[in-house]
Amino acid sequence: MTDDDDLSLDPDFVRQFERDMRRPPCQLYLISPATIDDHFVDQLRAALDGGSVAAFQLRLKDMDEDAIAHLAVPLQRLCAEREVAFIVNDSIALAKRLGADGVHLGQSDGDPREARKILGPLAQIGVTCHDSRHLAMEAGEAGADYVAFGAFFPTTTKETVHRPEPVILSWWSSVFELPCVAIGGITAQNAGPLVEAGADFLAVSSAVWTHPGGPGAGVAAFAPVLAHKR
Ligand SMILES: Cc1ncc(COP(=O)(O)OP(=O)(O)O)c(N)n1
Ligand SMILES: Cc1ncsc1CCOP(=O)(O)O
Ligand SMILES: [Mg+2]
Repeated sequence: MTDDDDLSLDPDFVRQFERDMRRPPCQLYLISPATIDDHFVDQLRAALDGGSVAAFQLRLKDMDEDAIAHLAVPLQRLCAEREVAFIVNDSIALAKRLGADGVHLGQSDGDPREARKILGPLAQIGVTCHDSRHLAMEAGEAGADYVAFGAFFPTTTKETVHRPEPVILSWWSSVFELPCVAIGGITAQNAGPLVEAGADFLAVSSAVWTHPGGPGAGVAAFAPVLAHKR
């Protein structure tokens, strides 16, 4: 037998091929600023006009639930019009009250199983897993719809202590079908390795809301990097 007769394929090539076949392209997951006012709906509209966005997370910190519920109304309506999933941060009860499409839970924000019981089978439940394969597998077993790893880069949006490497995304996406989200200091300039490693979603806040050209330009700037080969 000659080398030409060896029909076996490189296992890395096969793994990559299989992943490409079953995973849709990476998409943008917008995170709101930590404080907003009644005019923010115009900012969100501008952002959504800038390009494709899969999900919007209402992440308002240090605000009571009634105030968040008030601010949520026009944002949720806009998301519904644009077919963008409306995700509430931190609170299963608020997600239920608003009839949101889902909830994002940090490690101390509640149990994904409880969220599933309260929000039902169609709710999108996400779980923060920092830089931990173990937490991600636990979240998957608890019925999460996505796992989130981060912070990949320094960020001023949140104090962070964990700094995963992109390889956690390649490991996750080659072993599990459950989508993975990358978060933390992500910009159009630094996102390439995360997309190439297999992130299903880039969760982004300040790179969009503080973009010098406005939020629409902030979203548009991600289009080329989202098209990177994974
Ligand atoms: C998509 C996504 N990933 C991670 C987080 C962080 O959640 P958490 O650790 O609970 O921190 P806070 O956002 O609540 O400050 C997130 N919100 N979204
Ligand atoms: C909520 C959160 N969780 C980990 S990093 C982070 C902040 C994401 O915002 P930015 O994209 O501005 O770094
Ligand atoms: Mg939280």
